[in-house]
Amino acid sequence: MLKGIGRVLIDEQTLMRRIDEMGEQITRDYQGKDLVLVGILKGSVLFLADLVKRIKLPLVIDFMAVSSYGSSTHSSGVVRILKDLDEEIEGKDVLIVEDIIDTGLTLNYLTELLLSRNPRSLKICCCLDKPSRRKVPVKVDYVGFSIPDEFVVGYGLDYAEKYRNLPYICILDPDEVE
Ligand SMILES: O=P(O)(O)OC[C@H]1O[C@H](OP(=O)(O)OP(=O)(O)O)[C@H](O)[C@@H]1O
Ligand code: HPA
Repeated sequence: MLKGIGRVLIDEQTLMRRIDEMGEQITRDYQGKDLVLVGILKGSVLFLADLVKRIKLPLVIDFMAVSSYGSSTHSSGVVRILKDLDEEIEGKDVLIVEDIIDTGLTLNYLTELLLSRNPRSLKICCCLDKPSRRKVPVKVDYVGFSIPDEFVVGYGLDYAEKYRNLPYICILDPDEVE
């Protein structure tokens, strides 16, 4: 691993095994549906890329970019849309794909917004969930791993835009980074 970040929380093999299971479950659940996966940039890209390879169904991939963080580690509580969907989702079976749910502010806002566009169904799939940090309720349909209240990086997750490329999830040691 890269030196001076912290300790590994979820290694690559464990991630891939769980994503295999999630892909199988989503494949079963979305038979005969009109599936649109909505990846939330930038954090979801690694998870989404691995997940879609394991969903054995015709599907559409779209992206939204939002910003919910004022600083690198603390939520400002403000969600801004930086890039909207390219596709119409009315009548579609939409599955939001996220890297992490922390306070829930981002997904609480996004679900309200996407529901107002009248999809046939709207569900949420996240790689990591930190339930102890929740400020607003969010119903999560598919969770990779429930994790403790630690700031994590890797597998799409950043600290100051770095470490997204690590193939595993690592707890950031604040003493180790500038
Ligand atoms: O539940 P919340 O407290 O709202 O936190 C979760 C959100 O925070 C992160 O995104 P961020 O805004 O850091 O953007 P990024 O995906 O580009 O890293 C993460 O990717 C989620 O979208
Ligand atoms: O633990 C985290 N790491 C990186 N980005 C995040 N956004 C919310 N929680 C986290």
